[in-house]
Order: sequence, then structure tokens, then C-alpha cells
Amino acid sequence: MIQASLGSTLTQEQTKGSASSPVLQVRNLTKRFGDGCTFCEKEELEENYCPRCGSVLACSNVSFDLDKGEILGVVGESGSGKSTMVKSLYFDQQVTSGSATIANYKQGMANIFTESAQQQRYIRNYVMGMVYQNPHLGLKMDYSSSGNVAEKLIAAGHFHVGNIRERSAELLEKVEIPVSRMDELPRRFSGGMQQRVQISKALANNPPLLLLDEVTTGLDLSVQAKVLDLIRSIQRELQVAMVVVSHDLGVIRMLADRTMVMKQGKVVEQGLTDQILEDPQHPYTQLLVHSLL
Ligand SMILES: Nc1ncnc2c1ncn2[C@@H]1O[C@H](COP(=O)(O)OP(=O)(O)OP(=O)(O)O)[C@@H](O)[C@H]1O
Repeated sequence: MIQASLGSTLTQEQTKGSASSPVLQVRNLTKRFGDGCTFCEKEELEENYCPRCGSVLACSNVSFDLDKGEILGVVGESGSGKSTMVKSLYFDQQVTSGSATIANYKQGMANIFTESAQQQRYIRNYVMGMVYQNPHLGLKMDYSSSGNVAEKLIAAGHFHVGNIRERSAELLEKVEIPVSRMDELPRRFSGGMQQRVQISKALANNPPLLLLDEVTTGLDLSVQAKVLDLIRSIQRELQVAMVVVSHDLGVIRMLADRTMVMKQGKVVEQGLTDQILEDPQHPYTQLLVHSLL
């Protein structure tokens, strides 16, 4: 089992979360690309694109809860706002409005979207990990694999070289990167290996929350299956809560306890994955489920 072998600089105040409260609560997350206009701000647009001002309402009033150790799948066609939603949660995009609270950060009392840049950096280092579809976004290709993990540890205030190496080796082993290759550059690794290095980096500081954006897209089926197995075993072993974004309902079926379906920036349906798959209510979900059969 992975244990943080390094001393943590988290204060009790900042990490304390109530056992019963969700790890993550998102309310009315809205992200508009463009300035918006009186037409698209007042009208309920059929699509997420405003024909008058050209703005895109990538996410519109997205709300959900995520419990400890739970995997929430987010599915929808290309352009439905899935990536914008997780990138907003990881502060890669600035939201237009809405709130998100994390039980392990200021006891779930702070809207992370309105925190200072310094506090948001803190949240990225201690409270959340992110795994991108494109490993170039999550990894520094000119750092070694262990150097990538070390970067995350150093950002969280750990400076003891021996401990950092030990922890990096432990994490890379966990994702089945041989210790003998820990000093190799990730650019020399296969796509599946790069995703596994990204996962180990995201787990470096034992975050209670992991965001995964299309992490198996573009990988061979057998490699995909290995990465999905790894994600499942990490969730079981470490009880990390995860938001897993995928356009592929097959991936969601394998991983997610609950599923949220997005279309044109809006959540059209959410519920237990089994229920969504067996008895989809929204016509769009029915279409997705039938295309899987
Ligand atoms: N930087 C940007 N500037 C303008 N519009 C953007 C930007 N990023 C995303 N969008 C728009 O926001 C909408 C949602 O995009 P997003 O990438 O979140 O969708 P997605 O569901 O993740 O799609 P995919 O599965 O293809 O990645 C799209 O219409 C897209 O064109």
C-alpha cells in the first residue's frame, strides 16, 4: 500500500474533512468562452453556441457531488464540455460562475474558484491530481520520470533528496514502471507508460481527489485495458475519489460507480452507472447506450 513516506506540511485545519460530507461539491459551474451578449445570457440556447455574438457556453450550470473513494464518470460527445469541466476544476480554465468545495480543503467551506492564485497552487499540489489525455500537458518530457514525480513532491515542500527518490521509486513501481527505468525520459516511453508516469505524478502527494481526462483515448485496446485496471486498483487501494472523463461509454462502464451525461454543455442525466446503462431516461443517453450494444 502506498504511504506518504515524507512528512506532510498540511495543517490539520486545512486537511480536515467531515467523514460524511462529499469530497467534492460542484454547484452551477458555468464556463463561457467569449463575452456573451444579452441574447445568449437571457435566452435558453438550444445549442451551446450563440449565433449573435459567437460565444460558446461550454459548461452551463453543471452540479454534482463526489463521495470519498467514488468514481464519477463523465460521458458525452465531442464538444459537450467534459474537458472544460475538469480543466476548470484544476484551474486550467477560469470559470465564468459557480462554486466548488473540497472537504479536505478548509473543511469544505471555501469556494476554490475564488481562492487566490497561491491557494489554488496549494490545492493543485496537495488536494488534487490531474491526468491529461495528452501526456505532454502533464509531464515535462525533458525531465526523467522520477524527476517528474520529484517536481510534484518539491512543489509540496519536500526537499530531502533520499526521501524524494524513495517515494518516486515507490510510486513508479506502483504503476509498473521498473525502478531500473525511473531515470529515463518519459519521451522514450510508450503512450501507455507515459500515462502511467502521469498517474504516479498525480498521486505523489496522496491527494484525496484525482481528475482524469480521456486518459486511455488513443491507446491500443490491450494497453487501454491495463491502464483502466491500474486506475481501478488505485481507487480500491487508496480510496481516492475520481472524476473520469471519457467519450467512451465502455470506459465509463468499466470504471464508474456513478455517471453524468453531458450534451451541449449541460448535464442531461446522472445516476448510478448500472441504472444509466440498463434504463437510460434521456433520449441522448439512450442513443449512447444503444450505440454501445
Ligand atoms: N479555448 C477555447 N476557446 C473557445 N472555445 C473553446 C475553447 N475550449 C473549448 N471550447 C469550446 O467549448 C466547447 C466544449 O469543449 P470541450 O473541449 O470541453 O468538449 P469535450 O466534451 O471535452 O470534447 P472532446 O471530447 O472533443 O475533447 C466546444 O464547443 C469547444 O469548441
